Amino acid sequence: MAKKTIKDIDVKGKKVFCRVDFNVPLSGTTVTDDTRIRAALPTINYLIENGAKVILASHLGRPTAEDRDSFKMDPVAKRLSELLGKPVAKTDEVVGSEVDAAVAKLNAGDVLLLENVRFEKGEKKNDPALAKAFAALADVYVNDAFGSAHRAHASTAGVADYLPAVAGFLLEKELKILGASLENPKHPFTAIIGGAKVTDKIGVIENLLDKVDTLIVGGGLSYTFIKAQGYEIGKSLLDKDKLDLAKKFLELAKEKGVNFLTPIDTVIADEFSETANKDVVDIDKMPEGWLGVDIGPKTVALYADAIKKSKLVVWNGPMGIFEMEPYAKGTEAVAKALADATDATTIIGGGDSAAAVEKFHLADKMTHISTGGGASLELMEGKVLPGVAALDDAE
Ligand SMILES: Nc1ncnc2c1ncn2[C@@H]1O[C@H](COP(=O)(O)OP(=O)(O)OP(=O)(O)O)[C@@H](O)[C@H]1O
Ligand SMILES: O=C(O)[C@H](O)COP(=O)(O)O
Repeated sequence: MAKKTIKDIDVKGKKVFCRVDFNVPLSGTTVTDDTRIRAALPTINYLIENGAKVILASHLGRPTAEDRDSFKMDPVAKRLSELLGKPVAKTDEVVGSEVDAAVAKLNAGDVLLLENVRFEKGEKKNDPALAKAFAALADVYVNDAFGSAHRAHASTAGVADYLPAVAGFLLEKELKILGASLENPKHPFTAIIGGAKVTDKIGVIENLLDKVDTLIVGGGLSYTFIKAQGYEIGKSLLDKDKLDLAKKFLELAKEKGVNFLTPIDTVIADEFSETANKDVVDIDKMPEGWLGVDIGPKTVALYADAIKKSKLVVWNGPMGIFEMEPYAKGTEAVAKALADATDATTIIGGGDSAAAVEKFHLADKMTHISTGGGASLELMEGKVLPGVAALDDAE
């Protein structure tokens, strides 16, 4: 990576504003998956051991003006303190006099976590006033938030304009591993895109058509592609506005000789619930009023066969509503197929796919599990991540 890292600077006695991605799942006030917090520990411990005054900043979820309480960073501060084995101070503000006072109190090796940066309107707008306010807190900026590096926000990009700006160990490691696999991908290269965010991921699919040999879609977003092929999809997730685009991509795939695989059968349920009536049908036989909740067994076999023939597999997004046990089989089968593909490089692109792989105890069978969902997809598309671009170039 042609960017400076924390190894290139002296942090002793310095106030370091370190952006991390602590956007972790919560159940009430408990962190249910601390992978992202643990992934940032090498950088945080390095800063502590080298005598920095550590100011950590992150977003958590997508808070609204009406709902902030469920997005406060307190549960994260508690878990971080347990993992570090030392106190972590936490402010209720993102910037302002309370934060200034807390920073003034820091001694070398102390750690402070700011409140959710998305509580400030300027964060997502990359408002220079907020970026300057962050910069005023510190002497150095460290970005270790790989999972948010595709966002050009005040704490991920803007602040870098006003301070020496370097990468943390996690950001460096993710770029190195993903970069090495994706810049000159091994072939056959298979990408598996699932999950629910049709709008976020449809653009990714277009860009991937130029890179992959096989493109597999599953999960909620696959029903838009199934509908685009002329089949009825009942109450399944559908992004109507994207139907024409989905049709175009299916055509484009043919032109480019990409093997574009969509489900050929599906598990259906009569309502969005774990206890609903369920059935398995071929894709041309979806009854009205039911919704697709998982890929079916024939689809599993088709996808597993494609995975088996691949040398590089990148997976982002579950194949069904895997949080509900009756609809987790397709996601588990795809995770197993990746685990069995021992000749292939297997990369899990963050978010729910990473949680799924953990849940099925297959994490150690994967080549790399990225802490970034959207960020790893954008990297895979060949995009420059704003959070990386903003950092100082290595000499
Ligand atoms: N058939 C389906 N219908 C509705 N929701 C689905 C279906 N299949 C999967 N999902 C849901 O999709 C969600 C995950 O989607 P999402 O696009 O956020 O994936 P992700 O892996 O977390 O990606 P990212 O890290 O980029 O956010 C899960 O909560 C899952 O229940
Ligand atoms: O979970 C993620 O992908 C990152 O933390 C970014 O979150 P966002 O999609 O809300 O910007």
